[in-house]
Amino acid sequence: MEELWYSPHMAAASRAISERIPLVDLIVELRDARIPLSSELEILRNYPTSSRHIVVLNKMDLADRSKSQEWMKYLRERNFISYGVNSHNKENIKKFLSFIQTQVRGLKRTDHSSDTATVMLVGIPNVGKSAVANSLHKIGRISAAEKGKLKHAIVSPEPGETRDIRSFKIASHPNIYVLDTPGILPPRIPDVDVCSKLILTGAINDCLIEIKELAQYFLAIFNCSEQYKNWENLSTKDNDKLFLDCTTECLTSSKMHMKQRRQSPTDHTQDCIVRDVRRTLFETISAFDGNTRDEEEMAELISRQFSALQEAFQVSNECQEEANVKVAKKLLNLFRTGRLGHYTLDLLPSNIH
Ligand SMILES: Nc1nc2c(ncn2[C@@H]2O[C@H](COP(=O)(O)OP(=O)(O)OP(=O)(O)O)[C@@H](O)[C@H]2O)c(=O)[nH]1
Repeated sequence: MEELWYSPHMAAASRAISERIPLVDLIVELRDARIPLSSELEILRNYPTSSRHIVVLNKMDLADRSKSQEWMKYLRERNFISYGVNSHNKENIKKFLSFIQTQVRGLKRTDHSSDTATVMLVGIPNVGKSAVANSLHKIGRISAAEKGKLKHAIVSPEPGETRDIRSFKIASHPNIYVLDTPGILPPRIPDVDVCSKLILTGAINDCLIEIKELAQYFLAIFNCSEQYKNWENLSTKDNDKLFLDCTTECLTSSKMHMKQRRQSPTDHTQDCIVRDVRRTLFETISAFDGNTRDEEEMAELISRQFSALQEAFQVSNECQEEANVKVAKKLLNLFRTGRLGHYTLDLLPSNIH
């Protein structure tokens, strides 16, 4: 694919970030833990490894835990300082903040230039730079017991939300400021597979391709993974029992919900739908006796899954094309929020044949 995402704004941001790279104390390159290689920042690819450059895998909660460990090991073996984080987890961020402080103190021991350090967060769109900046700022201010208004970077599931470089204070003694920057991508991504992964994980806006194709791409990955085996307990031949179980669970949950006023009224219906979707995926794969390595047979399985998922998502039957789009959107939403399991989509280079 070419240039569809590369706006003049992204070009300007790329230049501004490149100009600042030599000026900041620490460069924290955020990557998506689900795609540790495909989310590499191109402008840093040929940058010599140094103690000023840290590769951070964010969204660890969405990735396969053991594969993330392998990726971190792989990066360390290539002399990168690497770190894994889930920016929504306070404890994770606390540890990450003290890790940054240690790195900064290490740098300041050799370079006595000033008592203030600047850490620049860089990365492709939607990897969580603003979420990390906000969390570090919040935790840093609390532990320093500093007064004053908290600043807030806009966090959004849509890529390209951050438009300017902004600074957030995250620590005192020494003072550390973190720079949140706009997400950047190269103008061309020749590898179609990399491009598909970037769209699937949300770095590139999915309106640039057919949403149904993207969901099919996800299903192909899912069908080759072992994830469905975790949902065996959801399957039962006695569908009435399952229906009753689910309905009872929904009713019980609804009663509990009455007591929990802060919870969204749709949460429990959502839980039942997620459960139905998992069961449907388990049953469609289990009932499939074809070969998932054969393209046509895989396409046949995916087509069956689309029909079965329409029911699981409770999508009405009016227009088939519209129904497919709705199913695709709902399925991708579940994948992106981690409710269909944990995936690391990039293979370690040693596993690529
Ligand atoms: N599950 C999970 N979601 C995360 C994590 N960090 C960020 N997100 C979500 O990812 C989406 C993108 O986060 P942002 O902080 O806006 O990403 P960004 O890199 O600043 O995005 P751009 O402005 O496009 O450069 C939001 O929906 C966040 O809530 C994480 O560690 N785990």
